[in-house]
Amino acid sequence: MKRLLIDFAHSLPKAELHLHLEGSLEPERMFMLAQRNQVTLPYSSTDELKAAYSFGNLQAFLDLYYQGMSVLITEQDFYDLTYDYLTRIHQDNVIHTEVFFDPQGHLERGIDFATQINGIYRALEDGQRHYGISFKLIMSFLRHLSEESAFETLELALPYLDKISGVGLDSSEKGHPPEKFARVFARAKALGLKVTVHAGEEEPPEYVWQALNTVKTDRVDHGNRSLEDPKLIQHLAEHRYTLTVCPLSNLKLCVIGSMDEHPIIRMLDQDLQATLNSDDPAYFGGYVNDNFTAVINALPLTHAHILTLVKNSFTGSWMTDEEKDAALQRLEKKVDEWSHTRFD
Ligand code: HPA
Ligand SMILES: [Zn+2]
Repeated sequence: MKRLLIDFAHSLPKAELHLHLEGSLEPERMFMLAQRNQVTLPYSSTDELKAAYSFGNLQAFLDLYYQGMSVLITEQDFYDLTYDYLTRIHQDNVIHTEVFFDPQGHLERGIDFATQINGIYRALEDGQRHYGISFKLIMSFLRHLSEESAFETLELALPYLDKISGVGLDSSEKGHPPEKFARVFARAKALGLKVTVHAGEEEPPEYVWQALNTVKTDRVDHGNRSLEDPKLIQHLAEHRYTLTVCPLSNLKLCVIGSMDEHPIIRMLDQDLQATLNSDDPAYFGGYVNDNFTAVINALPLTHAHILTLVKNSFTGSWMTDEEKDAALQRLEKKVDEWSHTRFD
């Protein structure tokens, strides 16, 4: 029965709304780029690198994540990184993706904004042409850096606003509440950009409230700890905020102790618009379909839950209403193909 539900989930056309491109840098590609660019990594093999992927918390992961991205130097590197990801998610039947990149993580290593975005965007366009995967690009600010640095990065992005759909906020949550960047996000909104903020991954509901009320975010990335505050749950449900939830990430970063503790069913049953995403798949052990497999195996997820998660991935996306309707129709068509299957 679980096998059928997993096959069903895998087969559905879906969107991914929470993916850090730098977190899709697979060990094999990392070593290949290190060699191409004469960058020395502190590991002698991909096996040794993979063995280091054991994280007690978000910061432990971020330390390796920033180290890993040091191999990205040229426009072609950013292209290869992005195109690898698109090739991989095509297998998972992802038909639309909204991806983050972290410009400050590259700027501070002397890599131009143009080098980054030109490589990424060219790959996204090629992915759309070759795989039919539509996309939005989200520029994320590193919250452990200053407000001033975020403003400078936004300035650098001005010539590229036709390529950027929104801005995000990631990196170390602790001690860096959303309100620290309220003015930057207000300026981004005035420029017509959408906003999505990582909040409530490790830090308390207050961070989610700030993301909603002070930053006026359009979506909440993670949001797990919202469940500690009944008023917040009600507010999120009432205003139909999308939460981009990442189960394998939650497990790897010890946000949950084991997958059977994952709150995804509680979120759906409390009417939260949750979606499933991979966050940093090269580091957390899987892409979007692997996240479906993990929750289906560990929890009593139903056919209806799975369908809701996938529908939410389209309704919570930043596609136009027409694009959403077209995607939902494709979904319905695939669901119809399963109409003679008994899942119980
Ligand atoms: O899961 C994450 N949380 C915060 N910052 C990040 N940057 C990449 N991945 C993450
Ligand atoms: Zn994330």
